[in-house]
Amino acid sequence: MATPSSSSADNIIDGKAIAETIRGEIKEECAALLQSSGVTPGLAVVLVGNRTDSATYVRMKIKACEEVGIHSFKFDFPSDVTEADLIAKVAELNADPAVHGILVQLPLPGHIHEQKVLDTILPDKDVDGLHPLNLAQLAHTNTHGSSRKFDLKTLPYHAACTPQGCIELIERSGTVIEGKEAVVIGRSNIVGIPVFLLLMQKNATVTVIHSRTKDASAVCKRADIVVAAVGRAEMVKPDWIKPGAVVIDVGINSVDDPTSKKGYRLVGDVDFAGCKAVAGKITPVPGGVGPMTIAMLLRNTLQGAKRGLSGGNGN
Ligand SMILES: Nc1nc(=O)c2c([nH]1)NC[C@@H]1CN(c3ccc(C(=O)N[C@@H](CCC(=O)O)C(=O)O)cc3)C=[N+]21
Repeated sequence: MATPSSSSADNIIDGKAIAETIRGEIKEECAALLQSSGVTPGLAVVLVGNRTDSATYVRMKIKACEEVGIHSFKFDFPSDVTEADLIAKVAELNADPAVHGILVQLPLPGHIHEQKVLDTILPDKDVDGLHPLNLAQLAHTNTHGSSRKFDLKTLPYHAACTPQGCIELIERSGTVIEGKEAVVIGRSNIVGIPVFLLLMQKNATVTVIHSRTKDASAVCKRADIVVAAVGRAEMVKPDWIKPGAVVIDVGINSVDDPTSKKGYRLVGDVDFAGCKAVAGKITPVPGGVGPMTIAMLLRNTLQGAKRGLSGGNGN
């Protein structure tokens, strides 16, 4: 089957290719860092239980680290691990100078309070950007009315990976965000809210659609830029999209498909085939936002290592 991302002559944003370009940039920066300071960035990955999807994602992250020259340290725990044991591991990694980034793969088993574990990660090592202080920093940054530019590559804190990936996809596929009307569908702490904040920092006019929004389709249709992050398979239909709009699909939903070998296939939050005919540009699933999430994780880890050296913002 031809993957959507393999075609370039149309309006599909190729997240795989853009992520590859960014990984190349990071690889060069890692080599330069090693040369100039002898430091290799280190990422610790904590995996709990035996979910196959989590194991796959963790494997992809570790492989991506290897390819760019980031050390990775993997820690496996059984699904009945106690919250106290996990928190003790995080504390140990917080104190380890070879570890610049800590990632606790989500979701965690039900008996563990996820946010409590995430809150234990030192914000400077929280390369996922999921600590409340990092989200707060993103909200609190104010470069407006100053000559400073809001630059993702040199933020003095960690912004969440998937949201950063969305912004890079929009910009690197040739869309200027400033002044645009943007709509974010979904208000999660992990994606919707940080995407809203990032688009606002980039000077878009942003509206957030959620479960209580009246006439979501009409609101969405105003948007020059749509970011869908609700976790509902193919919810966004062609009549939600303004002709020419840029559509970024964050959803990863598994739907039954007896014609597929695995018995299921992955679809986004956007009706891809339908919306592709209306949109100016659109990301596929897979091959869109997913690969960018990993590229941004690498970038945050590198940036964390640089920041640790300078005691400042990594530059
Ligand atoms: N602490 C934490 N941080 C995360 O960043 C995190 C997490 N937990 N839990 C799960 C989600 C999911 N996630 C993805 C990463 C890459 C792809 C990706 O590269 N996907 C490929 C396809 C992969 C496939 O074939 O299944 C694509 O979309 O083209 C997808 C999803 C990171 N997550």
